[in-house]
Amino acid sequence: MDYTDILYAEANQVATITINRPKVYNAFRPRTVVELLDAFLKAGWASDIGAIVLTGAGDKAFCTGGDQSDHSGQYGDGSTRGTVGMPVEELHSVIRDVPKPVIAKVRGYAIGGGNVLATICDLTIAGEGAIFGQVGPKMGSVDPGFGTAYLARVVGEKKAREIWYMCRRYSARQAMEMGLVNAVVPDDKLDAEVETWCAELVQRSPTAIAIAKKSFNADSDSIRGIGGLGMQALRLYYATAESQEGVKALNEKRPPRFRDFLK
Ligand SMILES: CC(C)(COP(=O)(O)OP(=O)(O)OC[C@H]1O[C@@H](n2cnc3c(N)ncnc32)[C@H](O)[C@@H]1OP(=O)(O)O)[C@@H](O)C(=O)NCCC(=O)NCCSC(=O)c1cc(O)c2ccccc2c1O
Repeated sequence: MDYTDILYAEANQVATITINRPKVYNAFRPRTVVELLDAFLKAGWASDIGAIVLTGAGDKAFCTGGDQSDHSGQYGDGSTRGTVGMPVEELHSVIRDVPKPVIAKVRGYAIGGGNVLATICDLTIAGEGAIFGQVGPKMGSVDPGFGTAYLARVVGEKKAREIWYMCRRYSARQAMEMGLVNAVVPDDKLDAEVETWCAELVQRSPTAIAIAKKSFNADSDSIRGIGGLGMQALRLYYATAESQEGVKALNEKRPPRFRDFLK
């Protein structure tokens, strides 16, 4: 498959997948998700690859979630599979299912669905300028399944609820304190730090790592079912005036008036 929205590179037994849409802070549209799926499957099943790095192009963002300029009631023009117009739930599953450790290398914003992607990766290494957070209830969205229930496994129930209900932003250091991040380094040392982690990972027994990963996943795999159910609900929510007010307000750069749409 030819890639337009992502970059794919292999070096030293490490595959690096870069979301390459810096003008929209690496937000994903349906095509981006399809390309990411293809790249994860390629890297995940290549026997000479021992670790996968997911990152974003430029220094502003890792990923800011769904592309809100391509979202009115559902994502895209309806031509891509996926409950809400793009196969995000498949992407979440593939990051978990590939038998390789996946590292999120976070520079800048990891917001909305971008924070969800970083959360789902096995490990997260952040530059000290990175900013994490969820924005769904501020802009008419929510990420049922791994974005909520699995986040609670990672940071605890109280913190996960705070993150989702309050829609605040958290520094890389705060994210590390709550267990969302494994290591924080100066931004200009981030690439080298991730390379060091990968160089260690590729020395480990690939089969032992694959079994460990599957074992960690098995304990939280019921969340996949919650996500599937939740995506069906999200599809219905996206069709409401209340949800669409959030997207409209974001694009018009004004505060949303959600309560105008309560029945
Ligand atoms: C990330 C920000 C807080 C940064 O704010 P800042 O003020 O620093 O920068 P700007 O706001 O001026 O942004 C610069 C530039 O980038 C564009 N941009 C940024 N993010 C997006 C985006 N997500 N979509 C489209 N465009 C984006 C922005 O418009 C600017 O362009 P200009 O041309 O005006 O220069 C702030 O940008 C921000 O809050 N961004 C929006 C974040 C957001 O709402 N994300 C979507 C949340 S919903 C979601 O992610 C999601 C997750 C899932 O898991 C899903 C699963 C299944 C289906 C759907 C899902 C889903 O939608």
